[in-house]
Amino acid sequence: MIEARELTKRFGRLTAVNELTFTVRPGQVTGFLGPNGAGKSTTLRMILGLNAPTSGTATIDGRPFRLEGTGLRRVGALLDAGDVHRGRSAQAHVAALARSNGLPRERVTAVLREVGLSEAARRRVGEFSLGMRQRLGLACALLGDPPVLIFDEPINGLDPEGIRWARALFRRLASEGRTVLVSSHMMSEMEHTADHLIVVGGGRLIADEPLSEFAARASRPTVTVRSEDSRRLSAVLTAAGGEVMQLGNGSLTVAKLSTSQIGEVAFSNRIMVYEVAVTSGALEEAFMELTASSVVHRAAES
Ligand SMILES: Nc1ncnc2c1ncn2[C@@H]1O[C@H](COP(=O)(O)OP(=O)(O)OP(=O)(O)O)[C@@H](O)[C@H]1O
Repeated sequence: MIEARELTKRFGRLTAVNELTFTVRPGQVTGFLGPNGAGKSTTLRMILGLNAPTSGTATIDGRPFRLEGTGLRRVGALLDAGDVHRGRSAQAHVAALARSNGLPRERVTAVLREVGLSEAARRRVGEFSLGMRQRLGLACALLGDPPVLIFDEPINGLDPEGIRWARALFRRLASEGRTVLVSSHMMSEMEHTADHLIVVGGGRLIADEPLSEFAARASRPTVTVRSEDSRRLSAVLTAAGGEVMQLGNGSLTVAKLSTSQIGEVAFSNRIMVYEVAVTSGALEEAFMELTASSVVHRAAES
């Protein structure tokens, strides 16, 4: 379990992380979301003991973590995929890490296979694409078979097949009971991967809740209605409590009323309806709105 309590980091006059309190639980993928500069990397670095907090605490399984010694058996992390010796082969890079952490050589072959780099293992990392370097970073994170995994923007640079693969990997790691924290600045990367979301903006906590609840709250479903008389229908739906918008083609979009309520209102007013369709608002938009306006929403501790 990862815990941040009133975690704060200031760089001079800038408060990059502002009294963040959250818990990341095992057995699920937790998405750590926020726009560029929201303070995600700084938070992850404090959790990993790479940056000292200005105030507050960050712990893993109840104690502060240091990424030294046999640390890789406790926590695996992917921070900056570019942070490797470019002249070394992938295999030499992972083998050196295994040696310094007292991990068996077999793990090197196993993790390179796991991330799909077996064939490229002898190539120099300097020749790798960003996607391959991300895979290499993931291999290093998995090396110690740790119960806690922290990935900072791991999807960056992966092609569509790589993204599918990474999502499946995160889900599998969580299903094995591990704690999996994945940061991203895009909701679309998280909506098919995360079970739980921690959203930050301007260093502050904006949301901490299951993805399903965020989706239900954020993406207000609207109904599009095509009828014989959109003007009259608009009036009666508004009177019934709907939020109605006229579309150019004579259709209406209606929020706050269900399809059956709309059907009943139309029927009782003898307005012929030709088409009724539900569209759910895009999560990405809701996320952008939420972080742009920095509406503070703190869900109850679950
Ligand atoms: N070492 C540092 N010195 C000064 N300012 C820093 C330092 N590290 C981060 N910052 C600043 O702190 C803020 C938060 O940065 P951070 O990298 O944590 O955000 P992020 O959410 O990870 O964003 P991104 O998605 O762009 O990586 C930014 O304004 C950044 O410029």
